[in-house]
Amino acid sequence: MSARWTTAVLDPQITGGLAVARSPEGFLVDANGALFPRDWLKRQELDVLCEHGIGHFDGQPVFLLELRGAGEVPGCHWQGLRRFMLEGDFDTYKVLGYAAQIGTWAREHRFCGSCGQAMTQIRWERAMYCQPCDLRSYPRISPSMIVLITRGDEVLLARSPRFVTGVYSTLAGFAEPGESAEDCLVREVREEVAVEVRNIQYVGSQCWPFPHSMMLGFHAEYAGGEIVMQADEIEDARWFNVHELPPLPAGRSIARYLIDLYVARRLGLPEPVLSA
Ligand SMILES: NC(=O)C1=CN([C@@H]2O[C@H](COP(=O)(O)OP(=O)(O)OC[C@H]3O[C@@H](n4cnc5c(N)ncnc54)[C@H](O)[C@@H]3O)[C@@H](O)[C@H]2O)C=CC1
Ligand SMILES: [Mg+2]
Ligand SMILES: [Zn+2]
Repeated sequence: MSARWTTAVLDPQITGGLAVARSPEGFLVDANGALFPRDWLKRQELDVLCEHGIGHFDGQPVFLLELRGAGEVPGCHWQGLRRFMLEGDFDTYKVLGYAAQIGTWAREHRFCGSCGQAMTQIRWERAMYCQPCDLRSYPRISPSMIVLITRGDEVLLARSPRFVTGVYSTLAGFAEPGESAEDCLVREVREEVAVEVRNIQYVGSQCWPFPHSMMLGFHAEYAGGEIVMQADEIEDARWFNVHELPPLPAGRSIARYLIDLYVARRLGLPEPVLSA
């Protein structure tokens, strides 16, 4: 959470405040950014699927208009969340990251997963409700482990075929039912590079709204094994000396933080701060 932004469940019946509009093409933006006066935004001809009150920005209530499609609004364009993460100011990114997660959940929970009937929005908590089943569906959060494996002055970094050309990162993967965070980490490391780790140290966490991950970040020491790369998932994996690192992930990612933190500790430099 940032100092300017706090989440809250707000009743869409109240008037005024600010609003963001989200479509499958991203968020609506103009020269002033992605937060609009809500009354103005609601006068535009947007194809609104649902509306959720999501929190307060600088004390003002903020609402999300989740849209069926991206329409034309004069003087505005649509911009994806990733670009806000890479380039935008962090406070705005936090608002939009939260809005994106609520929007994804609202879009995907319009009908009851048990009986298939339409669900209704609860006003006092962030949940969709099916009355016949007495079932509540809350926003989905997917815990994911992310780990920097270290061996003295060396760190193990890998490339997925999805990465930007040249970039190497830490290993990551989603928790499965039945696993502890440590179980998941050990399994993912075995699956992706076939090495063993020891001395697993929790470092910190980060919300990663692409689309709903909760990243739990660790450092772990190499304990044995030769690198064997997982087909399809890992395009290349190797040890890099902390003095000769390849292009690394985006500055705000926890992947980057895990690397920068280890390098700083190894070289006796000031420790970086995690954007969270
Ligand atoms: N913030 C950061 O610094 C970083 C974040 N990440 C995020 O970590 C997450 C996991 O990383 P990956 O290596 O892609 O995961 P992964 O190694 O588990 O592989 C992805 C596969 O997991 C399965 N999957 C997809 N969604 C799932 C879910 N909700 N629960 C369980 N399994 C699921 C699918 O088969 C998918 O192909 C992703 O959301 C990724 O964006 C990854 C690296 C850096
Ligand atoms: Mg992975
Ligand atoms: Zn139901």
